[in-house]
Amino acid sequence: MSGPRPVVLSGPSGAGKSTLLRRLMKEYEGVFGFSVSHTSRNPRPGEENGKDYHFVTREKMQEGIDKGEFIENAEFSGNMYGTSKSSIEDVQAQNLICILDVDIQGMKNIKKTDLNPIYISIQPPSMEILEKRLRDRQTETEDSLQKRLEAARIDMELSKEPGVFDMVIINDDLEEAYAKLKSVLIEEIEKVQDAKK
Ligand SMILES: Nc1nc2c(ncn2[C@@H]2O[C@H](COP(=O)(O)OP(=O)(O)O)[C@@H](O)[C@H]2O)c(=O)[nH]1
Ligand SMILES: Nc1ncnc2c1ncn2[C@@H]1O[C@H](COP(=O)(O)OP(=O)(O)O)[C@@H](O)[C@H]1O
Repeated sequence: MSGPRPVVLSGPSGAGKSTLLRRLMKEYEGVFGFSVSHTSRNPRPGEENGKDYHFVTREKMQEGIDKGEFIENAEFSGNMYGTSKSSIEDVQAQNLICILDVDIQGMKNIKKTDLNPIYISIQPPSMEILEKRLRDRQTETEDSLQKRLEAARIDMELSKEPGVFDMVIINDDLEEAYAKLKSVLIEEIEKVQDAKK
């Protein structure tokens, strides 16, 4: 297989994946490419179609799944999410490190493929802090918040099992978490940078 190894970022909703990702992609412009997932959930204020997600109807997404266009898909908090083959291919065609932000089900299904990514779990310091961050983010209804917390409990347990992830990062202090994330990825980052010279 050619090109840099992809990276799978997983962890509870609200753990800080998007925050860390945004920072990484800004600091290393031209090194990473985000695999833009499809979802049936509604866009949040500020989210762009085609950049944060491909926002689609359930019907449209099911059509794509039936046609075999997805490498994985899952139901999360009452909505469909999935990674299309082309979302990964688009990034890999540019020789960039492909970053996937997926839930546990996605992570497990990707393990069955030949993608061979680096698996990183971003975890909150505690359930209490996670709940506070999710509430402060003001993106969820009470119902979707509760569903996310329920999924988070399962996610937090799984992340403790040895061998599931290459690295588990506790996102307590943002600077420290970001430094750890960079340290796991620096080898791949340098490979991409060297290839450009
Ligand atoms: N399996 C799978 N999960 C995804 C995909 N895209 C996003 N997710 C996960 O879906 C969950 C909810 O994402 P989102 O609605 O954006 O909420 P947020 O993570 O709280 O910002 C998160 O755990 C994401 O990692 C995907 O393509 N496949
Ligand atoms: N280390 C941190 N300390 C305090 N707040 C944080 C930290 N990391 C992220 N946040 C905040 O927590 C919320 C959830 O983070 P976000 O990146 O949206 O999580 P995810 O993408 O995993 O759902 C956001 O409002 C974000 O600004």
